Order: sequence, then C-alpha cells, then structure tokens
Amino acid sequence: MPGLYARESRSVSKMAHLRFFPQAVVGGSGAYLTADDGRQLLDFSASWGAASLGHSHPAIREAVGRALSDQAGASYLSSANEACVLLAEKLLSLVPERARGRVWFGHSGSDANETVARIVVAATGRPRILAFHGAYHGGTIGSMGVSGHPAQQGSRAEGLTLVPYPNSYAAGSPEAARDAALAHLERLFATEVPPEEVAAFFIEPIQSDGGMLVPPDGFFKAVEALCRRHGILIVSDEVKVGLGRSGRFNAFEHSGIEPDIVVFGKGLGGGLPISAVVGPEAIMNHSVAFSLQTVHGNPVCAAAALAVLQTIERDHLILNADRSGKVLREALDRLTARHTLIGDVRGRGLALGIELVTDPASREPASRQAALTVYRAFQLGLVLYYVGVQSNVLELTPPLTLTPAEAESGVAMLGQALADVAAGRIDEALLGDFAGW
Ligand SMILES: Cc1ncc(COP(=O)(O)O)c(/C=N/[C@@H]2CCCCNC2=O)c1O
Repeated sequence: MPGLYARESRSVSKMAHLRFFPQAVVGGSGAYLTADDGRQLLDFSASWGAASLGHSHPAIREAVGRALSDQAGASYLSSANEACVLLAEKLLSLVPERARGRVWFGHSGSDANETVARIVVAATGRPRILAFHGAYHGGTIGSMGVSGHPAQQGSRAEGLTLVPYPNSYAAGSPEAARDAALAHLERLFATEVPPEEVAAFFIEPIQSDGGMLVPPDGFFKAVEALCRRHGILIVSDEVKVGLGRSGRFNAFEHSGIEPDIVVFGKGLGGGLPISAVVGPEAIMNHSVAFSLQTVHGNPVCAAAALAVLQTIERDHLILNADRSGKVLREALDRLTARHTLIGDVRGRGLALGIELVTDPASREPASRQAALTVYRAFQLGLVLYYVGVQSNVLELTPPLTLTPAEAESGVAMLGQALADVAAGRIDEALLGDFAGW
C-alpha cells in the first residue's frame, strides 16, 4: 500500500471513510490529481462532484487569495459581509420566481437539507415530509432523517414517508416506471398520508447516490401538480447534479418544474465548503437564530462560490457539460456494445451512471464487479466510484471543465478495466480493506 495511505491509517479516523482503493493525493490541476506515488490520475469523480471547476482553478485561487488578503471576518452570523450579499443576490437571480425570496448559507449539502427539513415543518405547521427511497440528502441526523439510502447508518425522521423513485431500467420502460410511481403517490394520499399534513417533498432531479436515476418525462410535472393541489412545498436537492452539471443550470429545468426551495452544495464552492438554500421569504425568514454554525457565511468560501458561478457563465461550462457529456455518453455507448457487464448507461450532461449487471436479461446487480472495476481503473490511472442501492452503478461526475479528449481517455481506461474484470484478471483480495458503501 502506498506510503501516505499507510501513514493515514495510523493517524486519521475511519469514520468518514468511503474507500474503494488506496487513493492518496498530494496535488491536482484541472481534471487530474497527482497521486503520492507521482502518477497523474484522471478524476471522473471530482471528489463526488465538489471540484466542479477541477483542481487548482485560477479563478478560485485568485478569488480566495483576494478574500484572504483583506478578510471580512469569518462568519455572517453576527455581521453582514459583502461576499455573502453578492452571492445571495446572484443565487436569487438563478432560481424560479417561487423560490426567489431569501438565501441561507451553510457548509454542506447535509446541513442545508437538515435546515430545510426543520424550517418547512416549523413554518407550515405540517408535521410530515415526503422523500424517495434511495435518496441521499445528507449525513447529519436531520438530513439522514429525510433520506432513503440503505447504506446510511442513522434513523429516519418520525414524520418521513418514503416513496419509490421511478427506475426506468428496472421497470422496463420510462412510462411503466412513471405510471407506477405516480399511482403509488396517489394511493398513499388516499389511504395513509393526509396530503394536508405534508410540509414538503424532497426530490432529486436526478437521483444520484441512489443510482443516477433519470426521472421519466412527465413524472416531476405530475408530482408538481399534485404538490400544488395540496399545498406541499417542493424542495429540489441540486447538491450533486445542479450548477450546470446536467447541461442546464438547475437540473430540475429538464423536468419543466418550478420548485419552491432549491438546495445547492458540493460544486458551489469549487472544492471549498459552502452550501445554500434559496426559498420564499415566508419560509426563509420564519425565524431568526434558527439554523447557525459559527463560520456559516464565511466570506472566503462565499468568494470562491462567486468565482465558481462567474466562471460557469464566463467559460460557458453548462454548454461544455452538455457537449463533453455527449462525447462521454457516446463513448460509453460504444463500450456497452463490447461489455455484457454494462446493463445501462444513463444520466444527463456530466452526471452519468453505468449500471453493471451479471446478466443483461436478469439485470442482476454486479456489485462485486463494480468494486473490482473501480479498483482496476484506479490502477490504470482513472478515478471513479460507484453508487446505487445495490452498489453496482459507476458514477461519473467529472469537473465541468472536462474536455472531449479527457472524456475519451477516461473511457479507454474504463474499457480496459472492464475487460480485465470480465476476464478474471483482478485479484479480489485487493478489495480486502475497501468496503466502499
Ligand atoms: C443529492 C445530495 N444531497 C446532499 C448531499 C450531502 O452533501 P454533503 O455530503 O456535502 O453534506 C449529497 C452527498 N452525497 C454523497 C456524499 C457522501 C459520499 C457519497 N457520495 C455523495 O455524493 C448528495 O448527493
């Protein structure tokens, strides 16, 4: 095992470990990480989507340097600061009219979703929350409480009801998936859950950790109509697939809906910790001192986020996500023709998932093969991880700056990894210390 990784095991807790192979990095630039053994690793994960502009982006370096050269404190709890005001004004301009009220800043998608879960109940007086099976809204008690991912080690909130997310691959068609999921919701409101008791419905416009599930056409439009009919707030969790990654600024735009509350995180800070909740004033100003941590609204992280949004606009990174996403998708479709392990390729823009199955007919999850594939890819110089409620969906969330050439290079390495796994050339003992999810 490389030196730095071994040293880490003698000093750093494993509580945050979600490890798939002995990745240890000492630097990075653009879409590449520098491993501690000197290898250049093409990063198809971008640290689970957080490094939205890749690594060491000059716009972020410059913004952070400037913010630190004349630091306006470290928090917005008891002082306004210019960076947060500018960022809030920018985010308000990027959400639908319904959500264009006020902005709350946090550190992570978790604390943002936890805050939303608390404030919607407090502000509406409704005790229930809806969310999807397989949803990952965070790793804190309150955000896990409104999640539905089976890998999470925490309890669900008392007022939470989970419903099926439409899975077109499993159902055999988008239409079958959509109709079954909508019928379930209608039945739920008619028999178990009084809709007038539901404060909010947490949705992922593409369900990422649950398996990069793309909602069928018309599904969220029908959900929106149902929520409007019963006065249920729609919360779009854009933490992983938002900010241009899907090929639209907000991923919910693909479904043609207008959520009431929009949650940003991960890529918002370009690798620095900042999240945001954007919602109606009546909700967002319901209480003061309701959700706060000391360095929330940190002006340095807010400056980084402003630089991210400006760079996404200036460098047309939404268009790049669409174009490089198409190159990536086409290369993966060519790979599908050569590898029976690949059951499905899905996603939008640079949010893609590759479901691995032991048999295309049965669609049996190939979880072990997924673990071996990402390990082999790492050996070949490509970083990607897997998601899915069965841990069998390779997740591709590369930097929004990914070039077509980098896309092709990564897929070539992935193809080699799949071939090596399919041929039984990878020793399963390698997975010993790497439990993944
Ligand atoms: C749609 C969505 N919403 C909220 C979150 C929580 O964000 P944080 O991990 O920044 O608290 C996440 C985080 N997702 C996990 C983070 C843990 C490692 C597994 N992969 C993820 O992307 C998310 O995907």
